[in-house]
Amino acid sequence: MTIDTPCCTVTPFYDIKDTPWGGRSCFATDDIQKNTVILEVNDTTGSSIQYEFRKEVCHYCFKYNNGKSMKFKIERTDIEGFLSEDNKWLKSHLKKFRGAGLWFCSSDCMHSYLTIPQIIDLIEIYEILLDNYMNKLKKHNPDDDREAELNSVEISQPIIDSVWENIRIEWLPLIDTMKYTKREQYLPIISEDEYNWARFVSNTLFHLRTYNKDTETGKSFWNLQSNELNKMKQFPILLHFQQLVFKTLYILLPKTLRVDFCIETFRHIMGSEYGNVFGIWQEGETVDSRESLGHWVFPRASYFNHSCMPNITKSRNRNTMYFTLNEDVHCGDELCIEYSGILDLTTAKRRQFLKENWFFDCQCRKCRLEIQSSH
Ligand SMILES: C[S@@+](CC[C@H](N)C(=O)[O-])C[C@H]1O[C@@H](n2cnc3c(N)ncnc32)[C@H](O)[C@@H]1O
Repeated sequence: MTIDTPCCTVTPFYDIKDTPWGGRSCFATDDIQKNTVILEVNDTTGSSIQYEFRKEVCHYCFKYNNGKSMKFKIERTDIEGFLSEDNKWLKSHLKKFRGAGLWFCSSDCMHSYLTIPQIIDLIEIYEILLDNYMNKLKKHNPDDDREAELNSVEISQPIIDSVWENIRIEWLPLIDTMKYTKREQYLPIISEDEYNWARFVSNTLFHLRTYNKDTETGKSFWNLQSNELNKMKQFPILLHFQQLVFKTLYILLPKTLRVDFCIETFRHIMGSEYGNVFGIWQEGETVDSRESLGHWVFPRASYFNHSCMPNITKSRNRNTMYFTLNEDVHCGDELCIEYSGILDLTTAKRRQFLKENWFFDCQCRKCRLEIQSSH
């Protein structure tokens, strides 16, 4: 994937430009006053709630009620009227509908979710994945005994590329020639994490139908930087894990979502998630005590670099994120957020954290000054 710059016009408040220190970054196009909201986004291309919080977080507004289960689940009767000819699997499994692994805080949120155009296609794949996961839950997962082995494989770009090339030339043609019933025998047993990632990728495929390459959100998404190699070098097991998620989706995705599904799209969804994702945090709590409920991708907001002295504060209200200036800025100033709630750490610890978790040597103004003054 080539990275272009500038990728698109996200807002009149800033331009996205190349920097010598940290890829592309955002620069104010004018003097702008403190407290100005320079970006407001609710156009996520993919979101996921952590498995352990799946019943405790509203899948529409992301409300979390201190560990209490959400009361509203979709029933068969709520979706019957939405089914089309394309939702063959869901039609034939409607009697056993489990609720697609979705919980809501109110009937308003549930009904707002159901009015998202063609949401039935996403509900269908969620239900298929849930059904597959539950049916295999009691089977032994061979990967449970192989974690150390899978985490010790060597990782390099040619190795990653050749694994995917093998899937392309051997596994895909094998599956493509089989009848659907036979393909099921090739479904891998997946873990809770892999199930959750399969949901995240499905969610992204669903949103990318709306945010196609002609939209600002779509353009921003396809231009996101991928951190596939860095992340896999740190966690080699991810190479295996991604193959299982890909194979599961390749076999299970219904027609409605499989049109644009291919190895390249899958790798970009996963690779750009590492390093561009925002946490969905519990609202109203301090940085130290809030729960991390899940994560989501807002491509238009993914061009802010990190600074240890950020001039933007991030916040969330329901399913919208706001980026607000916390100081006056001048035309040409770099506009930065902070990535991980680490501002209280010492320079060395902050930089180590960013290196290990975000794979970069922080070149922000504060780090540069602190390093210079320590010499
Ligand atoms: C969310 S993206 C930000 C946009 C990115 N610069 C780009 O061109 O796509 C995060 C990546 O930007 C770079 N980055 C962000 N903040 C940085 C900093 N303070 N110093 C160096 N690189 C930084 C790192 O490569 C990081 O993985």
